[in-house]
Amino acid sequence: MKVVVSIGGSVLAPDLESQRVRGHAEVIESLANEGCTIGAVVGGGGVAREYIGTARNLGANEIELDDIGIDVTRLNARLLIAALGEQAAPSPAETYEKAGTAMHRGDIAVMGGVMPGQTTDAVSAALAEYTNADLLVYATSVNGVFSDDPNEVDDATKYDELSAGELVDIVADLEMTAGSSAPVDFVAAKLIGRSGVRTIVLDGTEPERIADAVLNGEHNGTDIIPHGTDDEMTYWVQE
Ligand SMILES: Nc1ncnc2c1ncn2[C@@H]1O[C@H](COP(=O)(O)OP(=O)(O)O)[C@@H](O)[C@H]1O
Ligand SMILES: O=c1ccn([C@@H]2O[C@H](COP(=O)(O)OP(=O)(O)O)[C@@H](O)[C@H]2O)c(=O)[nH]1
Repeated sequence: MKVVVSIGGSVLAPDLESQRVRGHAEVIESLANEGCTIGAVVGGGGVAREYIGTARNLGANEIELDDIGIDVTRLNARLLIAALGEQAAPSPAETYEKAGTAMHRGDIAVMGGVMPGQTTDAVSAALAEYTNADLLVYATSVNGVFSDDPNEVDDATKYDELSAGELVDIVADLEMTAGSSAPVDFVAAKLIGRSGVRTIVLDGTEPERIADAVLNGEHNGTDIIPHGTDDEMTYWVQE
């Protein structure tokens, strides 16, 4: 099975704690040892946001800030590569082609960001589409996609299942400035709808949950049904 795992910076590197990175590397290795071909995409986390905040105060524009964010995602990718050792391609892939080639020869490919105007959520969805992945897993800091930001709105409700179109509607109004937060960004939601890749958004703060979802199909997050219709949504609401 070919799997792209998107590890949010908030999950992998809210700080620079090595044990947390090691835990994620161990889970990715365990998936590879079970026969999965893996592409891992790593976000920027708190460190990226600190750099972006400082550079914004210094007058950098949003594209310049995105480029700073990309640099930090690639640094975080290097941390994951360090923890993975020889099973990983030795440097973060800067193109989908390089990541796909690494996966094709059996290495674990690790990517950070690739271009301004998006986040690593979109990189993950594009890598999944490029490699015809069977599964795309977003490991983020909340337990799926909610009706509103659960860290801001107390009665936000979690969706067990969403169509890709419904996901697009939910994330369309979220901010797209450098360093902003979204469970899955807008570009990613559109790409998921286009590619039809099976997608799960889950809480990855305990990395074993990623393995459970991939190997056993067990998770408490949100399933994104790529070609789902509004009828499916109605069905979910009525249940
Ligand atoms: N509708 C929503 N559902 C879930 N999370 C949301 C929603 N809207 C905003 N968020 C916020 O998005 C955050 C995840 O984004 P981010 O911090 O960028 O994560 P990651 O590092 O995993 O990419 C959550 O912690 C939550 O506060
Ligand atoms: O392809 C990319 C990936 C990342 N970023 C920038 O880098 C920041 C950090 O990346 P991401 O949001 O994926 O990190 P996370 O939310 O997972 O911490 C983003 O907010 C963007 O500003 C970008 O411009 N293009």
